[in-house]
Amino acid sequence: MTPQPGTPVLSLRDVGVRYRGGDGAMVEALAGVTLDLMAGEMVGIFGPSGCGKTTLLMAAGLLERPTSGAVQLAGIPAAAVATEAALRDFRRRHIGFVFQKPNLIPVLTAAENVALAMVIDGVPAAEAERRAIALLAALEAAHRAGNRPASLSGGEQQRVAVARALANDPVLVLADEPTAALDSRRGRQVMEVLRSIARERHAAVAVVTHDPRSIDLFDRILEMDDGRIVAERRPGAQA
Ligand SMILES: Nc1ncnc2c1ncn2[C@@H]1O[C@H](COP(=O)(O)OP(=O)(O)OP(=O)(O)O)[C@@H](O)[C@H]1O
Repeated sequence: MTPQPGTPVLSLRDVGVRYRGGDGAMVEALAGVTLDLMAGEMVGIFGPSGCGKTTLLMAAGLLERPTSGAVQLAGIPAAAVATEAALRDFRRRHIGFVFQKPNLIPVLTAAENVALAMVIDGVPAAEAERRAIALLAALEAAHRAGNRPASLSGGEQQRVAVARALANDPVLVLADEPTAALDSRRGRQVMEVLRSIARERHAAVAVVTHDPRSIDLFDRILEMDDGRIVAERRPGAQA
């Protein structure tokens, strides 16, 4: 599925997420968020700790069913994907996640970690490995393709995790603090790869970050507070 530039890949309508806190009281982690992420754009999500950034990504990534409101991905309402198994399949095909921790499979090499989702999707093993190594090369990690995660640095593991997130050519990429473990050069490199996915494949990319160093790469910046999007600005990134 190749989205048309400028059309919404992800739409949230008045999405709320409430959790029961440790003391039994309800926490309103997301309070009626309405948002469209367009094909080809990279959006940065900023805001203080606990304001709901991760919860927003979880709802957008169909990992958390909202308490209220509606989520639509690639024109399909998430509520229409009935079973957990169907939802898992839908996520695997359409969404790439980068979490704060790489969460690689320890017994697989870097290339195998990246290739796995492609193989599950029916890509022949040799082709999956070729694409995995090309993705790792774009992140300057191809020389580590044959190594297992335990022998990689934290930053190398994170770059493998980014390559894995991009393996299935997702229409939506959701990244939660992807550069937290990286020095500024590598952090910028990861952000540039994410942006090129938006530009070249017309994916929508949303990045939660506290890192102001790559602000110029975002098309839009959303500021969150108290479970809401409270401000939006365009830092003037050039295509
Ligand atoms: N599973 C959960 N159960 C109960 N409360 C939760 C749960 N997940 C998040 N919360 C609460 O929801 C609110 C939003 O949390 P969230 O993790 O989305 O914030 P955040 O902006 O990503 O924070 P940080 O920048 O510290 O990662 C917080 O008050 C948090 O304690």
